[in-house]
Amino acid sequence: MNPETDPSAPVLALSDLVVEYATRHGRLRSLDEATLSVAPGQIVALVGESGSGKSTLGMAAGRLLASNALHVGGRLSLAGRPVYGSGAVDGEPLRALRRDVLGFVFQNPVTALDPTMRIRRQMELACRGRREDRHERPVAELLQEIGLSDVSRVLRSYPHELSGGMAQRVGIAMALRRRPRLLIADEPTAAVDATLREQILRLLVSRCREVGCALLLLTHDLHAVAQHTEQIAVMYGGRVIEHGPTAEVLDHPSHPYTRALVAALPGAEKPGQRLEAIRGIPPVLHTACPGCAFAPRCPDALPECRSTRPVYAAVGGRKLTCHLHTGGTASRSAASARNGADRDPADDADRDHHGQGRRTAT
Ligand SMILES: Nc1ncnc2c1ncn2[C@@H]1O[C@H](COP(=O)(O)OP(=O)(O)OP(=O)(O)O)[C@@H](O)[C@H]1O
Repeated sequence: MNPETDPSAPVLALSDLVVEYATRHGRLRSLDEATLSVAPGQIVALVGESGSGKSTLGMAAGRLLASNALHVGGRLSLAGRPVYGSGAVDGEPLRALRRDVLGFVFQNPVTALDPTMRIRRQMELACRGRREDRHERPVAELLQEIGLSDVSRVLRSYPHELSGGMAQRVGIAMALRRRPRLLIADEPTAAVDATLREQILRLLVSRCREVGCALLLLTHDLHAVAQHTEQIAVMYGGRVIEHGPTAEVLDHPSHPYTRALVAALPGAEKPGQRLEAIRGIPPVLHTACPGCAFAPRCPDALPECRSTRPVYAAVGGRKLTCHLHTGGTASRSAASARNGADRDPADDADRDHHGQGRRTAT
């Protein structure tokens, strides 16, 4: 284990992180002051429409973004060590931090594995460089644990000889073999047969719990989130707009975007009621959004929502960026009346810390 990581620090902490991509059509802002914290061992879902910035946030955790990505502002730290922002680690210390703290499970398990190498060799290499290597258990045992029966055949196989479900189980075993402190799983069941999704997800969550690894699950699947995660963070327009305990947030969503997501969920409709689609299209940002990125689609938008950026504030046991909940008295009481959300005293502390409407210099 990297001696300089702090075991009590959040495994992942982002504060006002801004990331842009340089494209032929100019800059595209993918993270627009994203703030999020994942505690050791926590199972957290990161949800949001396509393009909201989930994968960018996940890859930023290891400073593994595409070469056209630019860090414009804000901080990110992994197990207490800065990855973006002042004093950020680089070179070998960064590689050691990734090796010791981070694991990834990707959407397409077969392409995530090396097509030219048998599974046994890939699993053995997955632990190379770890000081604890000699304490590692045999790879066959790890495969049995993840529910693979014909272990010797799997170990002899090349990735293309495995089914999607088998390859994803191997991917999970490989990622957890290093005993990372944070596993980032980006749509881990999207390429797997629908009948296996639940099994794979249950396996992923239970293995993380067994080894004490935090999980950041990037997904569109709110049903899976409801069943398997403790916390949910909702992204919109490159920001985390609501973050709190999963059951509370899904049962009583506060941010109008979270409400719309939950209302659009198949099964959320009452008999005879039409499923609600979220009207409008998600934003594509080229620079900092001047107000709330959801304002053009928000049924409850206030005049200030388009012009003033809502701060990330603690409200009633969760974090929110929404003027309806953290803005003026009138708007707050309207929101409270609708949702029963009371303002948390920590709100004031948080607002003092962030400053009303503060913007990251670009
Ligand atoms: N390398 C890149 N170059 C240019 N733009 C990019 C690049 N990677 C991502 N983007 C853009 O950044 C925005 C956020 O993308 P990102 O993949 O992080 O979103 P996402 O929420 O993970 O989406 P999805 O759910 O579809 O995977 C999108 O507009 C996307 O097109």
